[in-house]
Amino acid sequence: MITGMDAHFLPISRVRQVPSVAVVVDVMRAYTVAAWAFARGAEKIVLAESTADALALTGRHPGWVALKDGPPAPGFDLVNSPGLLRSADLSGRTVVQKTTAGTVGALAVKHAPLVLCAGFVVAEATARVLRAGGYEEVTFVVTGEDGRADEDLACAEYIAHRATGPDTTAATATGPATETAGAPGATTGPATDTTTAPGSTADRAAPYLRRAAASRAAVELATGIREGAHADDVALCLELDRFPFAMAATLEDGLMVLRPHTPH
Ligand SMILES: O=C(O)[C@H](CS(=O)(=O)O)OP(=O)(O)O
Ligand SMILES: [Mg+2]
Repeated sequence: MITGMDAHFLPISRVRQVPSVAVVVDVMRAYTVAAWAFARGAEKIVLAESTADALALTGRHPGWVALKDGPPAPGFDLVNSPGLLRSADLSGRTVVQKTTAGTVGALAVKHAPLVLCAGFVVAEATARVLRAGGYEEVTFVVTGEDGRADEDLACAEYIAHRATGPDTTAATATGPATETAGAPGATTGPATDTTTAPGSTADRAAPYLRRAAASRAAVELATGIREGAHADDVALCLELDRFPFAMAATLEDGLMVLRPHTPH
């Protein structure tokens, strides 16, 4: 347990120094989508600087798969929707992802020694990495709406809360959950006990999830204002600890590459 963790919550626009540890939070939807991509077999995700860069990368690597937010677009194979992605077979594939907020947030801290990307679906696994590292200072990059997106702020605060509390999970994280091809929604199960008994993980998470469910992003996704969406997107973004792995991004040959990550 880290009792003295100093947590900073910053919008992307206020990231001016290189943090020692960064947790980049995008619940709706970039890092929920990224977690689903790994669950569907993706080997790695390259976080692209722009749509032009994403298309240039897939042009140079014909086997790579391009994904962006918004409506379906020429040259892009996937949209930024967990509901649409959960039935894709991405076995062994490299995904190039470009979104409005999430990928931009990770690129803003690309020189940090440790960059974790997170949403509620990997909250406990992310907190576990922070607990295991015993970090004294952690910068949470709240990506949406210049730091005001309540789904992202709530998730960041929840992960910080979990990181400084006891590890109450029974699960052993051994790597990405594998979705059964052709059976969307069937996974190896949540990483934590999410029963609603008083004091349980779900009980503690409930106020944070309620804030996220009432956020502007949730409302816009539910009412069809945001394009490239599936009716299940909000519910999928609010699934606590759906996956047992965290996600870490590192610079590889000048590219910011996201991979599943578990603490040792
Ligand atoms: O796809 C999303 O939900 C958003 C884009 S927008 O806010 O709907 O225009 O991107 P993200 O970077 O995942 O927040
Ligand atoms: Mg977002």
